[in-house]
Amino acid sequence: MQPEIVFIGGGNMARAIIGGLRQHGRAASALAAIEPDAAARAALSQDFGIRTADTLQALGASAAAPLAATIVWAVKPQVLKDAMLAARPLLSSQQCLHLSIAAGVTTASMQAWLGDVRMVRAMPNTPALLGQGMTGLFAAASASEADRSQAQAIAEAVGQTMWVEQEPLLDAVTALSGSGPAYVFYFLQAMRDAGTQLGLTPEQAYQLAVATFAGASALAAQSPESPEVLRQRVTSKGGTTFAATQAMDAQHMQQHFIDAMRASHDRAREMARELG
Ligand SMILES: NC(=O)C1=CN([C@@H]2O[C@H](COP(=O)(O)OP(=O)(O)OC[C@H]3O[C@@H](n4cnc5c(N)ncnc54)[C@H](O)[C@@H]3O)[C@@H](O)[C@H]2O)C=CC1
Ligand SMILES: O=C(O)[C@@H]1CCC=N1
Repeated sequence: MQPEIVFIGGGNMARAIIGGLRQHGRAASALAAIEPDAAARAALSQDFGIRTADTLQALGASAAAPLAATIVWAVKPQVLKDAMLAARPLLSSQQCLHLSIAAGVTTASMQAWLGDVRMVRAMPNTPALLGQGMTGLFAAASASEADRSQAQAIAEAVGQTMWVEQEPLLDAVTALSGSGPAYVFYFLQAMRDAGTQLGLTPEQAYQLAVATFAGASALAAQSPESPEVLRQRVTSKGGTTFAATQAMDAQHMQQHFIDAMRASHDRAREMARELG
């Protein structure tokens, strides 16, 4: 039977999405993955029961027949061009939706490599592993309404979705929610290390930091109020929180944070130029 969705690349993000689709009731026979690494292939088959192969040819791809309704490109941006150029003769254009999760690489570049295919780009993040991801989506002009629905259904299997209508905004999504989990982990590291310097064990400090992030995020998600107001509720005049935020302001931490996110955004643009 022909699979509905073929993943090209079976690494971290592909595993998260495949896991989400399986949990949402998508049959194992509806999914397949191309993955050159034998251990990663075995893990995909064992964990999700899906068909895997090391090449498109081994999965039965040929120019004569469409391979699947949707191809999900889940390889690193640096190998995307070679993978697409190699696949082009085997994938009859216009017959399937191409969904790329690669950072930076534009639909124009990918259409130069694959032909004038129907294309959607997605930018997920690693909380997708728990079904708590946030995925930004952009549809090229070539994509139909049905393609948008299909891309959204795939992304919704691992969390929330947000469409942007201008492709460059996907680089902003990448800088915010795509790379964002790493910023949270960076903060957690700093809170753990600070707590340890203040006399707690690293384990105690880390537990307090993780619980605080989870609780504050849940509060922000539920509350109609702005983060500014939520912050005021924690901050007693002349108290401890004020001492901390004043020290952060003195170091211009918000501006440093904005600069850091701009660096992520600019790197996505640079990758598009380097790899396009
Ligand atoms: N890790 C993250 O937080 C996020 C990653 N992304 C994007 O997702 C994509 C995949 O990232 P990860 O899953 O983290 O990387 P990964 O390295 O875990 O997975 C990539 C997989 O592709 C396989 N591969 C290499 N060449 C191949 C080829 N020619 N054909 C088929 N498979 C091939 C590799 O063996 C590897 O298993 C990247 O383009 C990245 O920009 C997007 C959002 C978040
Ligand atoms: O670091 C990266 O390039 C990828 C894209 C967003 C998260 N990880």
